[in-house]
Amino acid sequence: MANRIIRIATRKSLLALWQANHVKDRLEQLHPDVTVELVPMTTKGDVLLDTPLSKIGGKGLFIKELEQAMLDGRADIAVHSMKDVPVEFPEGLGLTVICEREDPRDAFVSNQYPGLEALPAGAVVGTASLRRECQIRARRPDLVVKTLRGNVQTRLRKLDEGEYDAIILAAAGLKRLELEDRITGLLSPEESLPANGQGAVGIECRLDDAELLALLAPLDHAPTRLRVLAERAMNQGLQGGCQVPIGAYAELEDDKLWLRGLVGKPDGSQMIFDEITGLASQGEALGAELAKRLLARGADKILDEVYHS
Ligand SMILES: NCc1[nH]cc(CCC(=O)O)c1CC(=O)O
Repeated sequence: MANRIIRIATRKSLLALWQANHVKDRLEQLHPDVTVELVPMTTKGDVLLDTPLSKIGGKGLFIKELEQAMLDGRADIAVHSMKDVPVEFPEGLGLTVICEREDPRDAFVSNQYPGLEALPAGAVVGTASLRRECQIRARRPDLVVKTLRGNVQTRLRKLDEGEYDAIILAAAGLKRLELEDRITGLLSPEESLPANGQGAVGIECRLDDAELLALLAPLDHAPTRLRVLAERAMNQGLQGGCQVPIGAYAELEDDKLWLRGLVGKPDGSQMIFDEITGLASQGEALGAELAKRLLARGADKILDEVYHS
């Protein structure tokens, strides 16, 4: 496989570039004969950064252009935050590798307050995610939740400028960008159930390139894969994109998988939670079953309202 070049299609945000460079470094370490190049691109999601995600709609806003580049042969792989990857792929493409998960939790970031409980009534909390909004408002209906968009740096700047008293971000993004010292506190899964795939990075590529698949394979992390596939199966069972208030989080203990799921109204007035445990090898079936249970308990009505409002 000498002299093979692998081109990584990537968004230009610092986080996307960090993730692409991380995969580049690991591939070059594993395969000294292989050259890895980045192909930075702008996606529709990047252009529409100021519109609330829930209003833009459409899945895969941040990855369609990257997929087109792979289909056109301008790039070989794309590195994604698993959280942002839709459940279905264009013909010929697939996600063959899921790398080891970073911290999956949500982080509370504030320059004044040590935690959610310490915020006074009326304090303004920034988040871009209906999932986070729902869980914050269920716990603290007296807070004001305000939309916060932009890349990680932009969100922190808006906090620092005083637009918000606190913001909620994925801990993984902050850690990867060496902004861990900005984390005031980590929210446990009980306080804020993470989004499916949060903290994990996946690699998408053309499925017909066997040589490439073999080069990528060592980057796959089996425990992360089992967890994330179970979480994604639950999301798929709910037909959920990243713009609906759905949490899905799996943990492993030996050969057992524990999956927790949550569907809520954005205003926090209703939250449906359920959990399931079973063999890790059956993770996707567990995810589908948990989705069914949530739907039967009223998630169907909630999702219908969210999609048609
Ligand atoms: N939706 C944007 C997004 N996609 C992935 C991450 C963080 C890194 C990760 O979850 O792997 C973020 C930022 C955030 O939610 O704060």
